[in-house]
Amino acid sequence: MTGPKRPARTASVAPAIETRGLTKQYGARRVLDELDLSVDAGSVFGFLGANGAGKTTTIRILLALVRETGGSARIFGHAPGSAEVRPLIGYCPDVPGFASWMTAREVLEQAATVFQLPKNTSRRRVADLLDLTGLADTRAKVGGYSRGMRQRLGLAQALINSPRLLILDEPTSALDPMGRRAVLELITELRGKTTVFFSTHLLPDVERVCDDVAILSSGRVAAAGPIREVRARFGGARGRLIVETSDPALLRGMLPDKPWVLTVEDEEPGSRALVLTVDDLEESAARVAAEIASRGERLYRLEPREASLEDVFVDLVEAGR
Ligand SMILES: Nc1ncnc2c1ncn2[C@@H]1O[C@H](COP(=O)(O)OP(=O)(O)OP(=O)(O)O)[C@@H](O)[C@H]1O
Repeated sequence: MTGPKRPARTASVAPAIETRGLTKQYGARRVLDELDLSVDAGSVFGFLGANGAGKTTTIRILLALVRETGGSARIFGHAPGSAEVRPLIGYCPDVPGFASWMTAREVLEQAATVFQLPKNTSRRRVADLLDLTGLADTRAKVGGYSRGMRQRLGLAQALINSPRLLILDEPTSALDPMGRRAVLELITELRGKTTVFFSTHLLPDVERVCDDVAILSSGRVAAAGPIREVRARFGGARGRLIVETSDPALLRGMLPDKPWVLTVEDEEPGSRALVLTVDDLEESAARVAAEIASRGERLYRLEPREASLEDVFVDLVEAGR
């Protein structure tokens, strides 16, 4: 992973976010069930979970918009909503709302006023953030913005106070591929300086920029840690094999009989390569190669792919249901 290293965790550096036994109940329904979460200062942290898993509820507790029913949450060692914490946080919701008659510049200037930034700092930061989010040349009022433009402005607004902790609720969900790439690059640039904690359903984004993840399932942490560890621990030896031979039809015909092959699909419609899901990547690669050789076929490609974060996510979430 590129970018500056995050600071080593020592006893003197409080985690950016720490929850212990965090519980939220709506009536009889337990939405968060003794959630334990620790987010290292300076890291980029992906907060994952199916619809309704409790991600937004956790974020709302961290922002002191909702009170927990039990347990505790701390931000850099302080209680959410406390005077120590408020200046340290930037937040962007999934659908940021703005006064429709304002321009992007006015929105940012107003945000700078809320944080009582000195005039010079405010002027410089507003200009930098307009540039950074590609809104510098936009004269239009926010009311006429697309969802993607609103999301970029929301991100700029969340950065106005140079926060130590940036909390984002699905930051790339409304963006086109260029906007998405720009936001992911921005998040990468913040690594080491600002802790970025973001919820998302877009697992390729997480694999691209996050150091650590937590997968939430029914209000509990089903897995947490560095991405590679989570993948290795919960993905096991399972994975996919991409196989391309001189006679794909023959290969396709013989594979369903093999108990070590779980599924067979075309890599792409009309492609000569097949994708096999297997339980044991190494063992199955050897078996496929042997089968192909024994039939006198040519093997053009045999490519093992470890279980993706998406495989792990689907398994854990389905197991928790
Ligand atoms: N004010 C509320 N009253 C009752 N139930 C609520 C309230 N807010 C949230 N819930 C319930 O809590 C559960 C968790 O919701 P939450 O919005 O935290 O999930 P989420 O993981 O953010 O989901 P999504 O990915 O769909 O945004 C849901 O079942 C939701 O219906």
